[in-house]
Amino acid sequence: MTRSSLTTPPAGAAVPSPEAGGPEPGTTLGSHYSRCFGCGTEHPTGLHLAARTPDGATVEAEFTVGEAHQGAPRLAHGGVLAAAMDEVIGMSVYLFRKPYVTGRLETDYLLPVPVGTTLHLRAWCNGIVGRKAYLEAEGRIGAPDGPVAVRAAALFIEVDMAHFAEHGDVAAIAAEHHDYEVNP
Ligand SMILES: CCCCCCCCCCCCCC(=O)SCCNC(=O)CCNC(=O)[C@H](O)C(C)(C)COP(=O)(O)OP(=O)(O)OC[C@H]1O[C@@H](n2cnc3c(N)ncnc32)[C@H](O)[C@@H]1OP(=O)(O)O
Repeated sequence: MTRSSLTTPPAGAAVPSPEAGGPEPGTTLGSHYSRCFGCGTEHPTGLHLAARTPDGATVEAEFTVGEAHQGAPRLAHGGVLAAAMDEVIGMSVYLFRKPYVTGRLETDYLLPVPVGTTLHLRAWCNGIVGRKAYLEAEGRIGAPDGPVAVRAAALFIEVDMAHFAEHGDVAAIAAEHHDYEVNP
C-alpha cells in the first residue's frame, strides 16, 4: 500500500485486543443506518454491504458492482470503490464501540473492476493513538484470495455523540435496530 505519513501509525501504536468488549468472533454486523449509502438495506442504489467479523478484530463484506456504480462504461467508478473502502473501514473501527468518522482516506486502484464483479472486502486496524485510529482495507476480485483490485489506508477520528446530534440526525440512527450498542 502506498500511503502517506498521515495514515501510518506511529511507532508503538497499540491495536486494541478483540477481548476489549467488541463483538464476538463470527458476529454479523448490522447496518448502522437503513439509508446509509454503504450499508443501508433501504438505499435503492447503495453498496448494501452486509459485514461480519470473523475474529472480533477484522471485518469482511462483499460488494457486487452494479449498473448504478459505473464510471466508464461497464467499469466501476473509482469514487464508488473508495466509498466501499470507507464503509468497510468504518465498520472495522465500529468494533471498538466508539463513534469514529473518516478524517483521511487514501486509495490505490490496482485493477479495473467490471460491472457484475463481486469484490471481497476486508478491513483491519493497525493501531490507535488517542482519538486517532489507523486503518487499512483491501478489495479482492471474485474470491477472498483473488487478485487485489483496491487498497486503502485511512485515519479515522473518534468523535462523541454530539458530533452526530449537532451536524446530523442522531435520533434517526438511534431509532433503528443495532446488533450491539455503540456506547453501552
Ligand atoms: C447513533 C449511532 C452513531 C454512530 C454512527 C456510526 C457512523 C459510522 C459511519 C460509517 C461511514 C464511513 C465513515 C464516514 O464516511 S464518516 C463521514 C465523513 N467524515 C466526516 O464527515 C468528518 C468531517 N470532519 C470532521 O468532522 C472533523 O474534521 C473531525 C471530527 C474529523 C476532526 O475535528 P476535531 O475538531 O474533532 O479534531 P481536530 O481537528 O482537533 O483533530 C484531532 C486530531 O486528528 C488530526 N486530524 C483530523 N483530521 C485530519 C486529517 N484529515 N488528516 C490528518 N490528521 C487529521 C488532527 O491533526 C488532530 O491531531 P493531533 O493534533 O491531536 O495530533
